[in-house]
Amino acid sequence: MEKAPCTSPEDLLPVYREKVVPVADTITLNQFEAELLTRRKIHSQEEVLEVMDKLYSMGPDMVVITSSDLLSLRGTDYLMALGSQRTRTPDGSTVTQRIPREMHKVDATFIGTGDSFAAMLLAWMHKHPNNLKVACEKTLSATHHVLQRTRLHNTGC
Ligand SMILES: Nc1ncnc2c1ncn2[C@@H]1O[C@H](COP(=O)(O)OP(=O)(O)O)[C@@H](O)[C@H]1O
Ligand SMILES: Cc1ncc(COP(=O)(O)O)c(C=O)c1O
Repeated sequence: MEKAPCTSPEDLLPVYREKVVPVADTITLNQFEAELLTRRKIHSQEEVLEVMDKLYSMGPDMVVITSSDLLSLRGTDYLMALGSQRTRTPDGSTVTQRIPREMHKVDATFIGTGDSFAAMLLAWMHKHPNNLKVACEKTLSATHHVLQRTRLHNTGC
């Protein structure tokens, strides 16, 4: 999970908030990025849902928090990802599907996992256009295999 300092200049934040997010159908971001965009800190599972609601109010219909280290009920060896999709019913109300998944932390630091996650999610959403659950699960599984193999390649264990 990316932490400060940001890889993007902070003065681009208003551009993301005001120009980019409102025209996005889907956003994938980690906990830190979600906090920056919404100007809210996440300390609990309730707060992550509030932040996701705020992100929905900014425009997208699909929000995927790629990782959070606070929220796993299984302890500090786990990361949580949370896929979520909002659909409008014919009567005008909204229904939100949430897909929380926990994954075992791989003991290494990786760069580019967020980008590769987003690319794989796009590919799996194309294959499973009506099934975010399957798309998220396949993305997480493939990501985990890539990271384990990367670690094995670099450390031999
Ligand atoms: N140390 C790790 N152990 C296990 N999975 C990881 C680890 N780092 C990243 N991932 C996986 O990569 C995905 C994207 O990584 P994340 O850290 O959220 O993105 P970013 O690179 O944008 O900070 C996560 O959903 C998770 O599946
Ligand atoms: C300078 C820099 N570092 C790291 C990354 C990778 O980011 P992430 O780990 O969030 O995929 C990027 C992605 O474009 C980058 O430009």
